[in-house]
Amino acid sequence: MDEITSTTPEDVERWWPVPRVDSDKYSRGVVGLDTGSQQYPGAALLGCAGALHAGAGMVRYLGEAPARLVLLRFPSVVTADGRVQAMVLGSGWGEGAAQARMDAALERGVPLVVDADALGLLPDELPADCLLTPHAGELARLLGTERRRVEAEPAEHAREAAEHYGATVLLKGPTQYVCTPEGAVSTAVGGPSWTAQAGSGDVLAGACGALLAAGVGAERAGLLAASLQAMAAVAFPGPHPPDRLAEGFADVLGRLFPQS
Ligand SMILES: NC(=O)C1=CN([C@@H]2O[C@H](COP(=O)(O)OP(=O)(O)OC[C@H]3O[C@@H](n4cnc5c(N)ncnc54)[C@H](O)[C@@H]3O)[C@@H](O)[C@H]2O)[C@@H](O)CC1
Ligand SMILES: Nc1ncnc2c1ncn2[C@@H]1O[C@H](COP(=O)(O)OP(=O)(O)O)[C@@H](O)[C@H]1O
Repeated sequence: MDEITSTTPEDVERWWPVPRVDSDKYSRGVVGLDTGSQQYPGAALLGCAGALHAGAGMVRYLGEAPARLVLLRFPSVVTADGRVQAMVLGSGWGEGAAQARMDAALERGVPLVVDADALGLLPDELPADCLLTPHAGELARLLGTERRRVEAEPAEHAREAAEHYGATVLLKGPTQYVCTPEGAVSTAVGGPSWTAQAGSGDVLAGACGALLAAGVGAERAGLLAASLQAMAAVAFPGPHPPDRLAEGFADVLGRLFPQS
């Protein structure tokens, strides 16, 4: 295995897509979320929390959870269909995982964050700049191996999947690895294990989508989103539920960019 590059908070400060004086909601990036279902409506809310608090210009919620639930919690979310610069798929699809949902997203031709249940529906060819966000169990399923093998050699397995699918892979867990299809491997900024809680991954997928929609490449989008979540967990220690921790993203970014 070649060298593994560690991301630092200074990298986050250098790479983050800070809005410019002439930015508007469209130039900052519109992210579409086809996440959640009747079975897992919470995943829809968690993804919206991640995308909004990572600074998406606009979030369109296009999934199968009741729109009313999303709007009651996040009134700025738009539930009408329309143009997007990136899509987040798969979190909380559960038994509602359907090829039609994957195909509809692929037709948009924009970069995708492929999470959770959508990972089982990957096509032979993905659009450019896609980011797959498996945990160790999902990566094991993708590669036809066992979770313990992925956990024993996480970077190697993430790299194998990135090469096989021609997409960047963000492997979630205690250390978060980002591997490009060309074989570069980096780790995100680390954080406390309080983040290991159901729903953290759904928030993370939303944050990744906001960054892809802002025009950040898949590798940096994965590193930035995972690092931001860890930095928020460092800044606000303790067992904050993942949607509440997402509210801390704004504080972390506000401290990094006090003049913006
Ligand atoms: N609030 C929500 O709506 C949430 C929805 N989520 C969605 O839930 C679905 C399933 O996600 P998973 O990551 O769990 O799916 P996985 O299929 O990857 O994980 C399930 C695995 O965990 C094992 N398992 C289940 N309960 C266990 C227990 N109590 N102790 C030990 N092992 C146990 C099962 O045997 C199975 O192997 C996805 O659609 C995901 O996006 C999760 O992201 C959590 C939050
Ligand atoms: N030991 C750990 N320390 C810190 N963060 C962790 C640890 N284990 C998992 N995480 C975080 O928890 C999340 C796990 O994602 P995932 O299993 O997909 O959760 P879910 O599907 O329940 O939302 C990731 O975002 C990762 O950052």
